Amino acid sequence: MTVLEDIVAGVREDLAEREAAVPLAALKERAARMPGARECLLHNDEAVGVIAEVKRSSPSKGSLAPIEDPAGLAGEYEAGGACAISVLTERRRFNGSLADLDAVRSTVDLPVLRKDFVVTPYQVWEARAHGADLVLLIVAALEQTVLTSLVERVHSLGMTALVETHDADEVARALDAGARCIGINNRNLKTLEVDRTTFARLAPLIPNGISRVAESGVRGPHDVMDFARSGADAVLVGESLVTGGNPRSAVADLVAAGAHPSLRAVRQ
Ligand SMILES: O=C(O)c1ccccc1NCC(=O)[C@H](O)[C@H](O)COP(=O)(O)O
Repeated sequence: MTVLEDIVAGVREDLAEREAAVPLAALKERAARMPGARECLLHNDEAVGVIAEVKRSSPSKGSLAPIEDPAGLAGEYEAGGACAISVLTERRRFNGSLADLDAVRSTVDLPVLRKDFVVTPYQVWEARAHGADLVLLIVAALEQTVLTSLVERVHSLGMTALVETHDADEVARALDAGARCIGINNRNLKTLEVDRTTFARLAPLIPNGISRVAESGVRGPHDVMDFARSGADAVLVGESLVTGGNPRSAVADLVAAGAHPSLRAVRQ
């Protein structure tokens, strides 16, 4: 079993418990009471956006940071100029929860991404019911018909699907599924190795008009500039922000790199 398959098996077990406790009808009622999802246009001619992640632990690194106050951390990210907040809600390997999503949603005014291993429509309704504006869908974890129907479900609820890929075939599948926003994960979810050249190799396969997000392995401003030169509209950053000591200034440094004047010629 690969790491990804193992994570998804655990997610399905946890999901069965939540489905028993909270029927879909109740989730739909909660979603109907939520303010509508914020529009999330990641493309900006002027600058590369920084999606800052609330990430306590990971399969590749184990425990990263205790993050006792996820809302406070998200507030620091917002003050630093992040364009969106990513909240890992998976429990077993990332130590996240829907309560983290609630806390962040009630604090920041930015779009919020539910970052999890979404394999059923129930989880998409959960994301909306807990205030998410974006939902991660990982191509490698989904059959094509399921991927397509989940992308449609996310968009029909007014949210944006961030469809994650790691090779050329997955980019083609994301496009076929109707993705408007495609993530290229530099981390191989089978081996957990990070290869920062992945983004530059795959980004040209994504047509203009569809947002390109470079995921994983951003260590600092130089990586943001490298991904920007390869066509990134946004970068998704977790580990270096939660382990660095000053999340607000770390985000601000990445945002400044993404807005560097030397990148304008590349972006327009
Ligand atoms: O981070 C992991 O080890 C991991 C392992 C298996 C599946 C997903 C994983 N991470 C999710 C992510 O995509 C990252 O949290 C995100 O891209 C930020 O990456 P980083 O800045 O390298 O923490």
